[in-house]
Amino acid sequence: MLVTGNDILIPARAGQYGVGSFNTNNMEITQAIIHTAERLRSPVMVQMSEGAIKYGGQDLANIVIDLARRATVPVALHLDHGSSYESALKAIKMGFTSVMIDASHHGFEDNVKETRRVVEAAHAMGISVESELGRLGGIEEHIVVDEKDAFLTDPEEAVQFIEQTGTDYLAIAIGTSHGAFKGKGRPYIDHARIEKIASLTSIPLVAHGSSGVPQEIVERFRAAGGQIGDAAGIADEDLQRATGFGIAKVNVDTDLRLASTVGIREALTANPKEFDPRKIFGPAREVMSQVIEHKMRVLGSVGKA
Ligand SMILES: O=C(COP(=O)(O)O)N(O)CCCCO
Ligand code: NA
Ligand SMILES: [Zn+2]
Repeated sequence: MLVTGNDILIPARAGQYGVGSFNTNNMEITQAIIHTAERLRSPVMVQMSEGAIKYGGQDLANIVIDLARRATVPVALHLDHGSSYESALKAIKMGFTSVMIDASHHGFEDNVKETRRVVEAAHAMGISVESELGRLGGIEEHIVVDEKDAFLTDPEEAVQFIEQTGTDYLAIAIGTSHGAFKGKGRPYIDHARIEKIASLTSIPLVAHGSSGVPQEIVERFRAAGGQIGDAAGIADEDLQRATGFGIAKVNVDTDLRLASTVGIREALTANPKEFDPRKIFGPAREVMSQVIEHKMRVLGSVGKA
């Protein structure tokens, strides 16, 4: 069934498990996400970035909304990294049931102002809101934040920000970063900071940049002709530890990008004569389902629907 982000995340924080929020850009990715959630009896969030909305528009949103409505587990459609009040409202008009307003590149006051505006409008329409305080390292889609400027979330500021904005859930910067290159070897996750923020707050917390970049997938990617440097993602045990301390929404995009590309490259290299799109995109769905299943088991959301 199609629900809001709060319907999924409030129980997740209370139950100390994480729920994957997976980015989609087409039908096969959406099917892999929602069918795997149903098979494992797991709640799930499907998210679209502004780039995905540009790419698939209402057509793609309608695919998500229809699958979500017919799903036998709770599914929310979430706007990922909404960059403005207008963008958030447009997503709500498109049928999104959860929106992020990412004003984290502003100073505290402007972030509060922008976030509060979206919260008031979204709440008037029964939609729940994610906001962000602190900046991830890595590339935030439209913003390049290099390491020295990336700053982690201050626990006291987080308390103030939540009080002043009414945000429903909060993305915090705790050492993760977007993309396939999260650090040399095991990326540093500031668990003390997560635990401090969790002890001072009661709303669901969000971890961006939470792809694990499984080495097995990276090796298959290279073996099937893909080129990638030494890729690294967040360790399963770091994610598991974080879900015990307030992290309830866990954003995953890169793992699906790698998995779908592995499926497609393997299909094409295995049979150069193939040109039936179902034989090319079908395998992508398979590999993505495996990766999604692993993530749901790591987060502890299996059987929670
Ligand atoms: O936090 C994430 C995903 O992080 P990851 O790149 O670890 O999958 N997102 O918000 C997805 C969009 C960012 C570009 O991928
Ligand atoms: Na988001
Ligand atoms: Zn993100």
